[in-house]
Amino acid sequence: MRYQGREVDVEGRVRLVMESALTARDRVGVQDFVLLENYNSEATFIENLRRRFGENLIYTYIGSVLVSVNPYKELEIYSKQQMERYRGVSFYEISPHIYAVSDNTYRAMRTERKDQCILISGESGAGKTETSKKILLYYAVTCPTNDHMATLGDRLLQSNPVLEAFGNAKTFRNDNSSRFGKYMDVQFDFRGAPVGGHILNYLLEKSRVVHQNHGERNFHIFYQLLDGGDDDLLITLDLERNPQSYHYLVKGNCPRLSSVSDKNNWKVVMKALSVVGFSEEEVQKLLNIIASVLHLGNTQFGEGEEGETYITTETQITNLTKLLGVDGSALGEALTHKKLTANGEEMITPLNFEQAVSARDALAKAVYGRTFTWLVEKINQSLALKDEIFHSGKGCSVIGLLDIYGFEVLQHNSFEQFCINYCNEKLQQLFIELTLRSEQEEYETEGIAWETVQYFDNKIICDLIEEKHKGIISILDEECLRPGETCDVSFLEKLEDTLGGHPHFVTHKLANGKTRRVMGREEFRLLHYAGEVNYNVNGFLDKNNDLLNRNLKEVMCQSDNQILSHCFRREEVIDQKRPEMAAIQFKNSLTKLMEILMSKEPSYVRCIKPNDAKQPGRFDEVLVRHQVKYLGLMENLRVRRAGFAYRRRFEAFLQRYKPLCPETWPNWHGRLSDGVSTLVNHLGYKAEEYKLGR
Ligand SMILES: Nc1ncnc2c1ncn2[C@@H]1O[C@H](COP(=O)(O)OP(=O)(O)OP(=O)(O)O)[C@@H](O)[C@H]1O
Repeated sequence: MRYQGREVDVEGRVRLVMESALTARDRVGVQDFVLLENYNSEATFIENLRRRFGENLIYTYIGSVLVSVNPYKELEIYSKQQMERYRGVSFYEISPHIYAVSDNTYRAMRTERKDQCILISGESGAGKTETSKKILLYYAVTCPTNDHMATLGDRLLQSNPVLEAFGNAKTFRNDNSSRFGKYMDVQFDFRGAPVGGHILNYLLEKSRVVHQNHGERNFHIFYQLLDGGDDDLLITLDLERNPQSYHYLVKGNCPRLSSVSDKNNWKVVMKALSVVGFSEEEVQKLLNIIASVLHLGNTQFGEGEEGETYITTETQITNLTKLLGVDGSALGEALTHKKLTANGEEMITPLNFEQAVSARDALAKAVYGRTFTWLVEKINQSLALKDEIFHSGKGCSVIGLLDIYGFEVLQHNSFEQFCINYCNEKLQQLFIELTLRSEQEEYETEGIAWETVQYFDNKIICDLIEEKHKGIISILDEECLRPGETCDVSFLEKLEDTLGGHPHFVTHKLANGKTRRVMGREEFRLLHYAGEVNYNVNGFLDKNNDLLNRNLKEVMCQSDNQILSHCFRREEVIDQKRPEMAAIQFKNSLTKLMEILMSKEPSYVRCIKPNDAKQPGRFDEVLVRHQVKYLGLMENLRVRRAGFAYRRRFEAFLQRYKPLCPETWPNWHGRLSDGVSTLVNHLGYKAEEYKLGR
């Protein structure tokens, strides 16, 4: 049924005559944006969000898409009773909730036997991770289980504190910000019980290990270890309790969190590690690595008279030798020298002071980053589907959860924001393809003529970024590999040469007067589907290269710490093949992610952050407007309203609206579709306002 303002009216009348499960409070504003009369007005949209938020109604639909506003306080809407309330209930008959989406997705998986996925997006602090945890908990509580599955449910839930300790940090925007993207599959058996899981991780923000902005922190695990580890443990790791003693922890000048107890979380994480299946020995090895990162940060260099670099903090090398399980003198040498092969001959050249510092930082980042990947692999082993289920032939279905960074526009956008925003372009592309596809399919199965909806296709921007040879990533790779002098500025010039004139790309040099005034000389601007973003090219080449000197790799792959020898493979050194660069790796992992998501039926949760102060009850309209724009919500609503926005099965429609017509009340005994016809005719709808499907 198309929505003309008066359907709102009909809804109102129905609500008067029908006994409804909704309380008066639930009805503040509209609970589905498609019901907005003035659906093209952004102001009306935001006003509806604001009014509902004021009543703690944080959830609102756009059709089947759930919009969620972070309440920044505990609401009593997540109890077991609430879960029961949503179980098996028709999506639209009850107030919007994340449990409705969870339940609907689960039922679709069970009845249609098709894999599902829930895509959660939003900017940092908008509530994505909390949402995904609530979905997992809903399944853990409401799905059938047996003892083995209860263990699996525990592991699934406990993998969260582990990943958060190692992959989350306090940032300016969020005290518990995920610094990596995450896709998690939950596998269900033929009875609908969760039987396995698998996690894919994306682009950990490794630079945080060695540097944090003012007011931010390093990854939680460092502080948890120092605050929560007992005295004996700290002695074994040669650590002092005070975070201020470690260079890698004082950069952000923010050692303590007011909202979180590192000590308590340490206990939670240690328990979670054991639930997930890490042995004591593995935990010890893991902590050795965490401690060694801190010792690396305290490894300092001096400069000799002839410009040679030497290590001034020998005790750190002693500690590192023990904790990393490597040869100390080889490590000392590798931190201050570089090994090159020229004309088949090996040459050792000394590093200058800056080079030694960056070699040390590169090692810290590589050690931490690879250990994080190992951690995810290890969690995956523990969540892996048991063989007997896998081979039972009865087939599993999957619900995937994507909790990934939303569109990011900072004051200074760098390589990381470029990757994040590229990911969002890909997700938008997926959204377009899947929405269009499912619309088309639905119209076909219902035998209703299909009307194409016009909206912006962002493929042109995806191509601009990822096209072979001509795209930004290819140009960046070429610049990293090209012999001769290359630098970030030469990369920018290459971009200008190749992409000048592209409607979605501009630089200071290429811009007209007005744009030029708001662009730096070292920036390029992309006109993303959601808006314009300027990127500063500084650091693009280094971050894309992500190089670790070969002799450091050699030292690490001889480590007797099994985690490290797993992470640094001998083949990497022997083959001497250049590993893939960061951007292309990210591109390939996104391509795989898109394939995974394409094969599933998607549901969407769009999270919004109401204010920057992380406070309850505050609704900052400017901030919300920005997110409504970057999440593409108005576009979403427009598409939804352009087709037949209100779709119900005959039976459900009759059940709900039969009191409005004497012929259908109290019961209709004929064919269901005839009953619906009678009802809509009685209400005076015109033929073009609705269609009857099959
Ligand atoms: N439904 C909710 N109820 C209560 N508090 C919430 C809810 N959702 C989010 N919060 C609060 O907001 C904080 C930030 O949420 P969350 O970590 O989920 O954001 P995010 O979108 O995952 O951010 P990032 O991208 O930085 O990881 C949480 O730590 C919690 O305090």
